[in-house]
Amino acid sequence: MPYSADLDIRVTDSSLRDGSHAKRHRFTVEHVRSVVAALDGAGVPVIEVAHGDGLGGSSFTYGFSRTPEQELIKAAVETAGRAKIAFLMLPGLGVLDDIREAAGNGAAICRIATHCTEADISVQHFGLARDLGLETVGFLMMAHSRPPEVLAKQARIMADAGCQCVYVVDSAGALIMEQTGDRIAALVAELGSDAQVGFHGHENLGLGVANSVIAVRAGALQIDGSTRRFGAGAGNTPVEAFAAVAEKLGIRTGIDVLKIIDAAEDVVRPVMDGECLLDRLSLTMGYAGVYSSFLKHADRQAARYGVSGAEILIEAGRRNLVGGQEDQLIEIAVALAAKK
Ligand SMILES: C[C@H](O)CC(=O)C(=O)O
Ligand SMILES: [Mn+2]
Repeated sequence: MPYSADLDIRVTDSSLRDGSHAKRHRFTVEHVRSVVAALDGAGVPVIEVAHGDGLGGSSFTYGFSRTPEQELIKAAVETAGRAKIAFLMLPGLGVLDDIREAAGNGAAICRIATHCTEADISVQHFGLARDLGLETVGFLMMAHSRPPEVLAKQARIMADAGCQCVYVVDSAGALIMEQTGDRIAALVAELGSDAQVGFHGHENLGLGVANSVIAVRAGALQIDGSTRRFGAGAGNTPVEAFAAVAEKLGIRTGIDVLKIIDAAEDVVRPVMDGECLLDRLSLTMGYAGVYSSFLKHADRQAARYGVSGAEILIEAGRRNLVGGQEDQLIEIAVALAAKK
């Protein structure tokens, strides 16, 4: 079933949220204005803006924001013409008042993320978001770590709480195509017409576009990406490449391919500190199944304790660490240093 009369699927650009990890949360209002104007002009229908770890993420553990995220959301809403502005929140990091404030600042879509076995902590947040008239999206993070049937049950909890689209979130960029397709298909079968299904990919094994195409073929109606791959780890599915591939496959995204290619090069790249690379550490994350936003944290601890960042990440994968356990990267680094 197509997304709407004129779109087959809806793309959300996460550069101004997932890219916050790569930028160490140093976005300014000017960055947001320039990126939103360019993406909006290229026809991107949804643009996500927040700290990389969502509302309330600015903290010692996750990294402090240069600019309060509500100011960034306000600037995005003021700048956008057609695009809707979305925000992310992780229950416990962000609180209900953060959702109220973002809604008051004009954001239209509330995206609530939990670890993929913890959907029950999102129930009151979906309820509030719907009461405020926000569109709702749920994120089941680290979705490679659980089989399709487990994810489907968790998706049901979110949908029953008022979530209108549940995403399979490949936080580690570890899913291989069939694994993506099976997970999306399981959610589509479980949710039927109760909620849509979406896919959020990372490029740590270089499969963001391929996984997204498979997701669409399995029934996903919403796809995330980041222009110029501006996201955690090796970055997200590049929106410009996905839009081009989708057009060639006859999948209507509403995005002007030539305009988004220009936006990637001329507007988004200058905002980035560097390219999001498929290098030793990000590939290790995809291979070992590690949360992409651990990249900068692992890199920092490796330098601080003079140990191998890749070894930190391999151990993080062995321990099945989830978001919020960033402090264990320090413990791993200390242990590796002691062994040396
Ligand atoms: C809070 C995370 O960065 C959400 C996300 O983008 C992912 O899990 O991937
Ligand atoms: Mn992500």
